[in-house]
Amino acid sequence: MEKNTIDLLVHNIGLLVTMQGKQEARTGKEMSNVGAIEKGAVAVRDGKIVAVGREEEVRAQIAGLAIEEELDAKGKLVTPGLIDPHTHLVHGGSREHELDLKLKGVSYLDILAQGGGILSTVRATRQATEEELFTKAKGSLDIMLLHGTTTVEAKSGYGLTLEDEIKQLRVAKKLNESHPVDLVSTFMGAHAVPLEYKERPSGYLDVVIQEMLPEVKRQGLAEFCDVFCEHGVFTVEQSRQILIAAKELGFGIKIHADEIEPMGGAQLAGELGCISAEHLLAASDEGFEAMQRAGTVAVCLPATSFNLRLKKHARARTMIEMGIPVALSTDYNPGSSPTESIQLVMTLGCLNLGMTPEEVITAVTINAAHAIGKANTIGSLEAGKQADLVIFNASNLAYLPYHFGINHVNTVIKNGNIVVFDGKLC
Ligand SMILES: N=CN[C@@H](CCC(=O)O)C(=O)O
Ligand SMILES: [Zn+2]
Repeated sequence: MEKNTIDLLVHNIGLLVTMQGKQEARTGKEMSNVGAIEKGAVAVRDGKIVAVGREEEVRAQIAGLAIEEELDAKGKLVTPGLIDPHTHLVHGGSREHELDLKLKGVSYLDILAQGGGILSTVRATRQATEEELFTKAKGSLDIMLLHGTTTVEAKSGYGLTLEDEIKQLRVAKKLNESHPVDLVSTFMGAHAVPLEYKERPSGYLDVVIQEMLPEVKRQGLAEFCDVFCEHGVFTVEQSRQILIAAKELGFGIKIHADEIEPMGGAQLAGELGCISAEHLLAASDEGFEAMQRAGTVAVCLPATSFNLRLKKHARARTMIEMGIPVALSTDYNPGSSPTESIQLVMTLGCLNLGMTPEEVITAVTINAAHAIGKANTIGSLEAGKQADLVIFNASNLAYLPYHFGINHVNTVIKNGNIVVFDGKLC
């Protein structure tokens, strides 16, 4: 029986960015339509939104119902909870020792080819216990939540043995069960070829396809499968084999495509119907056309190109104009993007990718939700969706990317619960 109370009413919202509207991933000019309402309110019951709109309309809709708790937003900006659709959250160690190499001009792929980079994190992750990985990843999730992120996609890919991949995925599962932030897991056994298979990469491909994928599926540890399709890592043909096998097992599929070298990864994403393609700095127009036809979401990672000191950025403007839905993400990982801050990414989305503040908020809410197949429950503030919202110490959207490098979050509500208040975890 439906309760005749409201658990929480967030009122006196100066600017309420709802992202209400089209349910499909937003493209082109639709990325600028953020469904903004002045003087808004949101009513919540049982973790879900029951009414959202202008305060007087919301109060009229819930008239006669007892309100358990009222939260005064004090005229601030409110948005849907931010969604980070591409992270390598669970890993051991850190890689600050690579900074010196980077400053000397050694490239990301050269560091990897010398057994460093991803492979250095593989060593640290293999050595770490499940508890150690949990504690470290929980610390990062706390930072993400403090920065307004309420849902995170998390990839494996630093184990590269069945046992160590499962260890990472189990940590993500436990975090999902115990932490306010929701996690969506992706299996990425094809993140690098481990050193023990250096002379025989095809042997590792067999392990990924024949052993890892079926076992991860059997244990129900991941929704998606991802592959690093890159020069010196996995070829287009190897990526195709892995993603087809994953698709046949019922995984959703994703691809790290055309990050550094133009490989044809974006074309493959379109050909196979990937839900998302990531990075895309070197993707061709043909690749974009294939993605557009397939409705693949482009997940751009501007903190990565910034941190790798790349001269080039993903061509977000071209993609938006071509009708590809664009999402943004931190790519949080210990090598190419050691930051948990989606707000920094929002700034880089504006300054380096040329996106407007409206396009940027679309990219970290509803389009990010589409990139992880969750747009029916999160990504916008609409009746029936999860009550995930953020109150910012700001009065308008542009202020967030403009005043950069600091945290603007005042309050975070996750599933209807206040989990960050006055900038602190509750
Ligand atoms: N490029 C491949 N994978 C990650 C980086 C992983 C790492 O360097 O540890 C990325 O998406 O940037
Ligand atoms: Zn990545």
